[in-house]
Amino acid sequence: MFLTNTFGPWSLFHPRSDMQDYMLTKGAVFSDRPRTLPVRNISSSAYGPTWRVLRRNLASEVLHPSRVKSYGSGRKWVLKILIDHLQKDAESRIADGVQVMDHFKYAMFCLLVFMCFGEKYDEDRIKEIASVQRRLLLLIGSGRFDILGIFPRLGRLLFINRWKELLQMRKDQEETLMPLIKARLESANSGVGDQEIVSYVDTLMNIQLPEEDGKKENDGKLTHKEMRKLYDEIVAVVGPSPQPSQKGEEVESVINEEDLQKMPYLKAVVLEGLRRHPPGHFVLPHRVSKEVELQGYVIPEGATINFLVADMGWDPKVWDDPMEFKPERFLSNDGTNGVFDISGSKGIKMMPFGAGRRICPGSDLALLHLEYFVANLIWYFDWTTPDGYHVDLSEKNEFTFVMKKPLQTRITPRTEKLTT
Ligand code: HEM
Repeated sequence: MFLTNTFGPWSLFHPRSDMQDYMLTKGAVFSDRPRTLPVRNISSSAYGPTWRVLRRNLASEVLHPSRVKSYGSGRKWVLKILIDHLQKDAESRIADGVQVMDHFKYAMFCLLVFMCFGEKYDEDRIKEIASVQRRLLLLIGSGRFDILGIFPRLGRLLFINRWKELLQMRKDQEETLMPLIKARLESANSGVGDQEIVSYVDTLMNIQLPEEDGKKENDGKLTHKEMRKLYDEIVAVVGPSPQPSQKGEEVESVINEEDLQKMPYLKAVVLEGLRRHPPGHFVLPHRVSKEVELQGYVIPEGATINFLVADMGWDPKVWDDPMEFKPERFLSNDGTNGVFDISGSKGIKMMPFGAGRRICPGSDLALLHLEYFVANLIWYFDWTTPDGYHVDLSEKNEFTFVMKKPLQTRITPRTEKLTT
């Protein structure tokens, strides 16, 4: 859970009860069998021409499999930072264990920044970007500004302080990001700087936006046994863990993308994590583009539909022991990774990335990063809990769903194999 939730930038922002109220006021329905909804007939109100162009650009340029591969140097850079941070923290907190969430968040953020701007910035710069983005997302997610969207003109007058706060945040964001965008564009024009990859900013240079914006339109724990199995699979593919790096020495050997393809159990663990603890309990709200009848319900045109992503993955009619963490359910009888279709094109048993034409365009990238970091971190470190500490997997909604009580873990370089 702490891993899947670190890797997903999206989720729906309302807890379930708010969402139900919201849907009732909009005249939409909750289906008790949501997986049968005809997702392809449903479009979202936010799907305007600008968004369509940007989404196409994102999917075909930045998130295209060939491009995703080219970010390998960024992944390795981030893995080194992560291992270094974990190692340093672990050395100073041998008894209590390390709170790993912040390290994961920081590492994933470095990677996204690298993909966006094409540069490996220092820690101060990355933290500055993270702080401005996080503040914006948390405040928007809190619903404080919803009223400004519902009554745009009146809302700005009646809630002038909120409006000013929103404008100030936008300004802070621009002041932080614009210099980076300009620097990247200048270095591209002059041919200096790190041009080894094509970043998101690079791909925006040639985009023509349409003039009009889119206004019209086991209680779920990964146990030591499973970690052991995962570790054994990793060792069978890439050999024993590398020697722990000395202070200040760079991590050299890493498990690479090709090795991951030979690790079916790893893939099963990642899928099971996404099923049991999807980072988003809903996809983004979708709007019905024309009236449709579904299992006796008429869903009117314009109704807002929300898909119960988490509940689909926990449906006892579809999954055996749904609340148990059992990666084996994704393996075929011969132990290989069966062809589980996460895109839902052949039938939807779970949809952590959504489904249909608004499916998450970052799903391949997200799966690759999950596999890459899980495999490397299990290979490098032995993970145990500090004495007297119990992992609590209850969740809270914080833009994505995260652990209510952040994971505290004792991590030691693998000088010897895991004990059972
Ligand atoms: C574990 C990681 C991730 C999860 C579980 C996840 C899940 C989702 C979900 C559920 C949606 C809404 C789909 C819908 O409305 O039907 C979505 C949309 C989106 N995701 Fe992801 N995502 C993840 C990672 C990423 C990454 C790494 C990127 C990009 C780098 C990304 C980019 C997007 C974009 C741009 C959309 C909006 C698509 C649209 O509305 O057309 N996601 N994601």
